[in-house]
Amino acid sequence: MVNDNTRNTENEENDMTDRTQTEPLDDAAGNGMLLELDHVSKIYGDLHAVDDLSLTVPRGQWLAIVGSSGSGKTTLMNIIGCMDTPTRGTVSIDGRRLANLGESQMADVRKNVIGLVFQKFYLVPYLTAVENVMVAQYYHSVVDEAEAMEALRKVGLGERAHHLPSQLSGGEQQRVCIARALINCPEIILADEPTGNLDEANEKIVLGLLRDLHEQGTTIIVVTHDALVASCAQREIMLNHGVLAGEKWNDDEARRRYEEMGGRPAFSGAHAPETAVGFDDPTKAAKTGGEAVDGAGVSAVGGAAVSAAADLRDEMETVKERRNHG
Ligand SMILES: Nc1ncnc2c1ncn2[C@@H]1O[C@H](COP(=O)(O)OP(=O)(O)OP(=O)(O)O)[C@@H](O)[C@H]1O
Repeated sequence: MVNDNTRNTENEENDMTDRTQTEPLDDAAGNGMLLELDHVSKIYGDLHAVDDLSLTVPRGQWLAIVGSSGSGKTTLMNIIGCMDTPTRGTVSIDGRRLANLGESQMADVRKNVIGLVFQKFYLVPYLTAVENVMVAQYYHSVVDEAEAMEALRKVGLGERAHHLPSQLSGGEQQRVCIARALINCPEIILADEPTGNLDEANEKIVLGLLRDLHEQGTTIIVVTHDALVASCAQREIMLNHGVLAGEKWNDDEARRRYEEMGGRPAFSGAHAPETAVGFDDPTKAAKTGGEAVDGAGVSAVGGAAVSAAADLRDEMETVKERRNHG
């Protein structure tokens, strides 16, 4: 799980910065970004689940979206995954502005560009593992059992292909979901708490699969409460009440490439309430199995900067130690 790049502390004072001071994104069409969110908000009545967020993600990047419960992670993922539309702002994938696409073009993006992996699996209970993978092919009008078997073999489940979900462990079910997400060779894997229900051994297997995909050039966006899972990503953004609370790079080389191609930090036009803070949120601490982490190098939007010099990586290791020993 450890990404050695995260051990580089040379730029630690830059790891988490208050992005509210940064200029918003320019219209970045044609700049090589696979995903572009421009001033995106999702508003329910008085509640801004996502609040004026701008973000670009280049092809091949591994991004983690972190934040405590209710911070807007799933809402944002649903918008990126074309399962929901923003109240304001625009989303573009591969230079195509989603609001301009017709129904069939949107369906095309959902089927061909995006692969979804959920914590709750959403496997069809009366279909076998291989049939569940073939469901994804079915939407493509090309059902090929040999291909579905190959996808299951890739996730180490060749021997379990004819079992029902109820006959598979949680980790195996999640691997079926990954095989299902892979079957159409998506450009982006969107994973919402992909290891949320798994024990440590299966968490490692799933993270290893995501790492393999990333090495093959797939863009990966993971929504997670878990600082350890997030640390596997090259870049993390933190949400707090729908607002960007911080941005952190775990891979200096990826950051350099991103900046060289004109990539800008994520940006929020709105400010989160002063009381809401990032990594020391008790909900998050509960989900990571440790105690609240103080001073983790996050800058709270609208508040004074928390010590940016804290080595977040070490904090994550501490949380892991606590989890392993208690
Ligand atoms: N359809 C909806 N109608 C009204 N409010 C909603 C709706 N969907 C989400 N919300 C609210 O938007 C906020 C963000 O929810 P979201 O599910 O995106 O958070 P989250 O960070 O994914 O939380 P968790 O980690 O607990 O899943 C929450 O306050 C939630 O209650």
